[in-house]
Amino acid sequence: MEKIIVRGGKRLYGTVKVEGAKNAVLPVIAATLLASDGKSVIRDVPTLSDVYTINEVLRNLNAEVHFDNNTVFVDASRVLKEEAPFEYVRKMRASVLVMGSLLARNGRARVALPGGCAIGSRPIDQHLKGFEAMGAKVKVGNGFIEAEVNGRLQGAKVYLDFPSVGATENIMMAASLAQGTTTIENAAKEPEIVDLANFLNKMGGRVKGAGTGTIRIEGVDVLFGADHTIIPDRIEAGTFMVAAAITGGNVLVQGAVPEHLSSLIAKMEEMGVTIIEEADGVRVIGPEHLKAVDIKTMPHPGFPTDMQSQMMALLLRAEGTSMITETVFENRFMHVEEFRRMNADIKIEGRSVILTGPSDLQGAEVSATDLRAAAALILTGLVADGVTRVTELKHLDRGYVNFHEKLAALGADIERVKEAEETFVELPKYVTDLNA
Ligand SMILES: CC(=O)N[C@H]1[C@@H](OP(=O)(O)OP(=O)(O)OC[C@H]2O[C@@H](n3ccc(=O)[nH]c3=O)[C@H](O)[C@@H]2O)O[C@H](CO)[C@@H](O)[C@@H]1O
Ligand SMILES: C=C(OP(=O)(O)O)C(=O)O
Repeated sequence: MEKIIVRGGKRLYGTVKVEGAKNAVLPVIAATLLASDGKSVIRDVPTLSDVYTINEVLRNLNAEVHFDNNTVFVDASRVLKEEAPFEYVRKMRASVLVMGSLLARNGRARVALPGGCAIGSRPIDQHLKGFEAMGAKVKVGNGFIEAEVNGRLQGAKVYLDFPSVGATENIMMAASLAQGTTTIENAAKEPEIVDLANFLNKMGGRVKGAGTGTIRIEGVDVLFGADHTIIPDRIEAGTFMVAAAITGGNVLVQGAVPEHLSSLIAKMEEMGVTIIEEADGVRVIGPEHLKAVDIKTMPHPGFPTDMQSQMMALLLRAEGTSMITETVFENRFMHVEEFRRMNADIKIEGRSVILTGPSDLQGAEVSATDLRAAAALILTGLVADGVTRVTELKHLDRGYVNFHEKLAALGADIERVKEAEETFVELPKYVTDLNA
């Protein structure tokens, strides 16, 4: 088993470069299945375990996939199979994103039921409602969802009960090869939705309104492989912004797009963090004293749930009482217990967490409960007294490329080791003092 070992107390300085967005690349790779003609070339692809998983899903469906030098090449022109088995869906829920493309291409798709995960039950009823509105018959049984359509999918009006990112993407993909026009009302507005729409349009699709609550997709008869560069990862960017702020450092997060990060920037500024938009990214300068603020996670452009745990780490250092309310996922507070192990003054009240800071954070052995929690615990380790060991790194590897190396390059005292190789020596407290 591997773990990350952090010794707290170093301010971070320098420049860190953001990778392509995990949550943009997964749907874009799923969309390459729509091209019955030509190859797709997807650039700025991060080397994340999720990317390897989606590539495997595509190969298993009979597409030809190569991943080299941050570029994915997909040839999906052969006849595709129709089943995404549980071994992939279990590893990564986003495997369900192939369903819309398969259904539109093959008239049939069979995908293992994703089930729950560490952050909540995560049903996919809104995806299925969209496919049914387009004329598919959906059946759930033996751990699989099967969708089938007689002939082609038909354009339809779909109102989402919640602006689900995955449902919006799956319906956009299915609708791109449907007969007629589909309108998605109460659609998700995340930047990753816009990136997918741009890719579909490069493939010959006709998608309008992405980034607003109403998306119109005019179906076409055939889609072609296309060349596309993935947008920068706003959540990775946000995580490094917090790393700079929490350590009182000064870091340029290169590639961060301010418009994608407006809610995070607003909240960090409210806390007293200096944020400067530069030509090639966002500079973050942490203050000596952070102010407490309240946060409520919401669909975009609200505060992203994927930054909730990292922001919790930052608020642990703020002076006063803060409240974080999670409205997107029903159970995304598993990391709270781990923060408590680091001496955080924090309690859960229903869908909110109340924190009183600044906590006198202490290094401890903690376990990552999901990918953002992994990052948040490491961020906390950067300012905790003594040594923090973070385990369950498989979560981290789903969403962050070389996380510890990037932090080390900014000056963090951090390493990743195999259990048996730990050589880290604890130093006395005065050596790790932030002001030393
Ligand atoms: C690969 C990817 O892009 N993952 C992101 C995507 O996940 P994902 O696409 O799974 O998130 P959704 O927006 O679909 O889910 C948001 C909420 O809606 C609920 N829901 C969703 C679909 C559905 O059919 N029925 C239903 O009830 C979910 O249980 C959850 O409570 O958006 C989330 C919300 O911004 C992010 O945290 C994830 O990082
Ligand atoms: C929850 C996340 O991802 P996924 O939807 O892939 O589980 C995330 O990126 O924080």
